Amino acid sequence: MAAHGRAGRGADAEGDVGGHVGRRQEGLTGLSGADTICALSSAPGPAGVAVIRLSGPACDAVCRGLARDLPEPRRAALRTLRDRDGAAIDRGLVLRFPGPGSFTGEDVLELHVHGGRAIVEDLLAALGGFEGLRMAEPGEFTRRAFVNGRMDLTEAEGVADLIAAETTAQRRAALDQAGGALSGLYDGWRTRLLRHLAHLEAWLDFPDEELPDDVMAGVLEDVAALAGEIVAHLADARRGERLRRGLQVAIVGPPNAGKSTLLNILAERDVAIVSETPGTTRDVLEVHLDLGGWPVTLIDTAGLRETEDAVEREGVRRAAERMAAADVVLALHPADGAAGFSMPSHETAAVLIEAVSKADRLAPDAGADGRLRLSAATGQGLPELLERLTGLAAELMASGGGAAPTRARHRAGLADCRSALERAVEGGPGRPPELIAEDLRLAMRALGRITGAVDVEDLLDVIFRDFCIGK
Ligand SMILES: Nc1nc2c(ncn2[C@@H]2O[C@H](COP(=O)(O)OP(=O)(O)OP(=O)(O)O)[C@@H](O)[C@H]2O)c(=O)[nH]1
Ligand SMILES: [K+]
Ligand SMILES: [Mg+2]
Repeated sequence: MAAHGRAGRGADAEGDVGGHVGRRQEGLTGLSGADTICALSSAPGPAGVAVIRLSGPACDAVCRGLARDLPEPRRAALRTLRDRDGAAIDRGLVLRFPGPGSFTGEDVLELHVHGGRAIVEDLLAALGGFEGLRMAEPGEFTRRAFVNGRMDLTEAEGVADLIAAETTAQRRAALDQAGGALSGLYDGWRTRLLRHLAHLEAWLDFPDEELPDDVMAGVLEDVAALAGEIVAHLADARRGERLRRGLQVAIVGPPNAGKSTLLNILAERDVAIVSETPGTTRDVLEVHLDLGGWPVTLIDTAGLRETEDAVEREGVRRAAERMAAADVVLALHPADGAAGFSMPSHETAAVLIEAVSKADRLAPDAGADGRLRLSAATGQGLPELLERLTGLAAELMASGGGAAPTRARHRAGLADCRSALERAVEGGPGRPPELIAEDLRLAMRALGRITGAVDVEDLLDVIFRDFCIGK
């Protein structure tokens, strides 16, 4: 079937919306084919083990050349790997995964060797001597898996997220997405639309027959229901995206409020410069925390004040920018600071936590106006703060059940689909069926762009660029 946009109408051309596995997306990239790619797929050593991975038609020739043998598929075989002159490079495990039942859909070869730098370097040098072999681009293994129909785009993105996952909640969501949670949902919706479209097309092929009103009404009823499901799914979108990038918590306040000190304490390391000079922090600093499995990014910012210093002013501008984009704003009011610092008003949907910092300087009988009392000096209030943040993280990132979209491009595709469905329904059953069919086709196309079933060549570079080399 064609992977590209198609001009002709007819449900059949959309074909095969169900399983994408095993479907080759012909002519999509020109990447698949002649070249065999190789890369160090484990992190650079020294390490106990390094894995070098190859994909492409030259795998068997390389295996014979290096190991002087072609071991049984999918069985680890211990072999001495030799360079062209027969000198041993290392002993290691050789694993063959013949295509198409491999990760990429092509012949794949894995070499598990000792993770020493010289071993990896000499092995890659030896690989360079084989015909048709070259180093892989970032994400090229996964891109080939997509092009060869082994996974769809959302699953490929799930693989990237899995590698990037820093916390348990991120890992779980990524594993679900890599396992097809989103593609199952979107393919299901596409199939549902395809069925309606096929129905309409069948009538359109016989222009002499009238399409009974109740048939069209039934179609439109389900299309409206689907639009509702997409609205509900979109309502969850921010959670998925938030979970991917971590809850953004901006620490703000006047100079010397103790923002950087608090960041260092929560990070348990010396990330930011602390001093008694007001205006110390100018750049935005970030640390990643794992709070009960939830990813939280703490952001230290420049103290908010009017200033003549151009560099500090830029720092204040950046602080305001991050504050506006944050999920949570932690505003520090220092106990020893000028009374009456008030948060600059800004447009943000962020949750605001107001706290008195340097609470150890507070007179024993002083009130805190219901604000959280924090002291980096005594540790007062820190457990409560962490508990608040963990609770907010769970509240703002836990999915309301089922998989949530994790990228802006998912959201955009879903919004396009939804508009097309709403257009289809709007005119009622009396509208010409050709026009309704066209709206359904556009809706399917919008879903297809998310999963990569149609018309996505322009997206691929952007999506796979974010992968590391060797994946
Ligand atoms: N007593 C007391 N002093 C603190 C506390 N936290 C920070 N300080 C002191 O307050 C001063 C300013 O701390 P910083 O962490 O640099 O404050 P900041 O808000 O990052 O300041 P700028 O980056 O200049 O805006 C330093 O001398 C800290 O040692 C605290 O909880 N109690
Ligand atoms: K300071
Ligand atoms: Mg600071």
